[in-house]
Amino acid sequence: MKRIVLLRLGHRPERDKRITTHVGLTARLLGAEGMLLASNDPGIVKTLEDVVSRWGGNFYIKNNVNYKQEIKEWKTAGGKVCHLSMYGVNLPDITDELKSCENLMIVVGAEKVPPEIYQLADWNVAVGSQPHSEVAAVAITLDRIADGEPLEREFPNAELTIVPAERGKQVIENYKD
Ligand SMILES: C[S@@+](CC[C@H](N)C(=O)[O-])C[C@H]1O[C@@H](n2cnc3c(N)ncnc32)[C@H](O)[C@@H]1O
Repeated sequence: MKRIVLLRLGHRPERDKRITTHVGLTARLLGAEGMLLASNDPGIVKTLEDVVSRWGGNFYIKNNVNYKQEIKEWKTAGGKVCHLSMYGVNLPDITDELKSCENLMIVVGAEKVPPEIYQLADWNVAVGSQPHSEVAAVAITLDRIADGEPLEREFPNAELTIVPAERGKQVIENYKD
């Protein structure tokens, strides 16, 4: 896998701030290069950019995108699109195919997604055929399709780095220009 980008649909600024933030944080942790937000919520961008500036890496957030345009451009450039939906084919049956894909856009909804997403996507993929959470769906998918161990990734240029410890908190404060 070369590139993974996450497209968040249906975010309602008055209701979904926390969960969309968690979708972004989870995508960042597990190897996505950035999140495209198909709603206008500059507050989400600021929250996630603050995390990136303190905790490192190059994760980006693009606010208020036109999802059809983003999908079109991604596919024109040769990328594939995986829409996460409990109605899709079950993830274990498609993991190898997703893993062999070079550039993957993962789409997650909040409220009901526009029906055309099912047609625009190359795959509609269920993380188990039961309703649950977009955060869990993103986490399990990215973990299953990862090359190597996604929990051992390093985040360059961090101001703060945690040293894993059996007890207590060990945090290194790194000098940044
Ligand atoms: C909380 S669900 C809301 C679903 C909404 N009620 C609907 O009917 O589309 C929000 C998002 O979580 C993801 N999701 C929830 N359960 C899932 C599952 N079992 N498999 C894959 N994605 C899931 C989907 O991307 C969905 O759009």
